[in-house]
Amino acid sequence: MEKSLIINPGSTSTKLAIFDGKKEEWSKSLDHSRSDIDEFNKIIDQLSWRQELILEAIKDAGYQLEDFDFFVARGGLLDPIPGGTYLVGEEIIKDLKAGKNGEHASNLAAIIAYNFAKKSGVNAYIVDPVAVDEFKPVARLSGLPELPRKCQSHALNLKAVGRKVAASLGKNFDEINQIGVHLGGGISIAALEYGKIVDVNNANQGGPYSPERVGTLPALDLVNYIFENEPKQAELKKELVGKGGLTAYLGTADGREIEERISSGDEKAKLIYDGMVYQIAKEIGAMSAVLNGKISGIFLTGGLANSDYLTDAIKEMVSYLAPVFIYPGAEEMEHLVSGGLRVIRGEEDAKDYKSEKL
Ligand SMILES: Nc1ncnc2c1ncn2[C@@H]1O[C@H](COP(=O)(O)OP(=O)(O)O)[C@@H](O)[C@H]1O
Ligand SMILES: CCCC(=O)OP(=O)(O)O
Repeated sequence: MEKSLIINPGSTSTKLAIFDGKKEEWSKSLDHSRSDIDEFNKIIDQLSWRQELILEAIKDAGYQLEDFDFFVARGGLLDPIPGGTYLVGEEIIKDLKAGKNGEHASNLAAIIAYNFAKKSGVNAYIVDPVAVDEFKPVARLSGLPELPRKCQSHALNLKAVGRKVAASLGKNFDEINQIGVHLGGGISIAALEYGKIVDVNNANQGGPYSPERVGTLPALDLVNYIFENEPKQAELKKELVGKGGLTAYLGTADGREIEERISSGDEKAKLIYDGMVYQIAKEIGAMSAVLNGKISGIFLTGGLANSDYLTDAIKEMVSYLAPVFIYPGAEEMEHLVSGGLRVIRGEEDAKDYKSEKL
C-alpha cells in the first residue's frame, strides 16, 4: 500500500523512480538532448512528450499506473510558499499551466503526476518545490521596488542534503545554521538558518555564473545590450538561462570536458572555470554574513561536486568559515518519497497550496 512513482523533470533530463515504502525498486534517468528540447518553444509545450516518455519507461519496467498508491513530483515555479509536502489540486495545476511565476521544467512534474493520479484514483504530492520561499524581509529588497528579489532555488536538494549533514553532526536540521551549495546546470547558494532558506541567489538570474546560466549581470549594460541588439524575448531568456555561463564562454556545460581541456593546457578554459569558483566562493562569503558567521557547516552538492578540481578550489577559499562537506549528485528522489510517505503514513498533513501562499 506504499508503492509510489517519483517524477523529477530537470532542464535536460526526467528522473524517475519507483519505491515501495522507502525501498527503491527501480529508477531511470531519461536524458533529453539539446536538439530535442529546442523543438519546443515553451516548457509547457513539452508536456505530452515528457508524459508519453514516462509512460513508456514505466511500461518497459513492467509497471502500470494502477500499481501506484501515490505519486510524488518535484514542484515548480508556484506562488511563494513555505517548504513541505503539498497535495496537488486544481489551483496548483492552473498556476503551473499558465506559467504564472515563470517557466521551468519542474512546472511539468505536478501536472504529469496529477494526470496519472486522476487515472489511478489516488493522490499526487509535491515536496519542497523550487518556489519554497523562507526569505527574511530584508532579503527581498533589490534596490528597485518594482523588481523584488525572488526566493527560487534547488530547495529540494538543499533541504535533503542539509538534513543529512545535520544528522552527520548529530544535530537536527532545524537546530543549526548551514550554507548549502547546489552545483548543477544552475547554481544555488543558500543561507540555511535553522533549516530555513532565509536567503539564496536565484539560480536563474543571480549569483555566480554556472554551466548554463549567466548569474548576476551588470544591469545597465544589459539594458544597453537589449536596446542595441533588439533580441527576441524568448531567445534572450534562453541565452541567459540555458546558454550562459560556461556554455557561453566555452561552448560546453560539461565540467569533465572543461577539466580535460585545462589538463591539456587550455588557459582560457582554466580562467573561465576558475572564474566560476571565484564567484561561488564570493557568494558563500555573502551567505556567511547573512548568518553572522555562525555556521556549523558548508555543503557542496550537485553534479559538479563530483569534481575534486572544483571542490578543492572552493574549499581553499572558504574553509576558514566552517567545515566543508561534499555530497556529490542529488538526494532528491529519496527526499521526495520521504515527503510523500510522511503524509501517507499520517505522520503529517499535506499542506494546502492556497492557504499557505505567502
Ligand atoms: N565528475 C564530474 N566532474 C565535473 N563536472 C561534472 C562531473 N559530473 C557531473 N558534472 C557536471 O555537473 C553538471 C550537472 O549537474 P546536475 O546536478 O546533474 O545538474 P542539475 O542540477 O541541472 O540537474 C554538469 O555541468 C556536468 O558536466
Ligand atoms: C530556480 C532554481 C531551480 C533550478 O534552476 O533548477 P534546474 O537546475 O533543475 O533547472
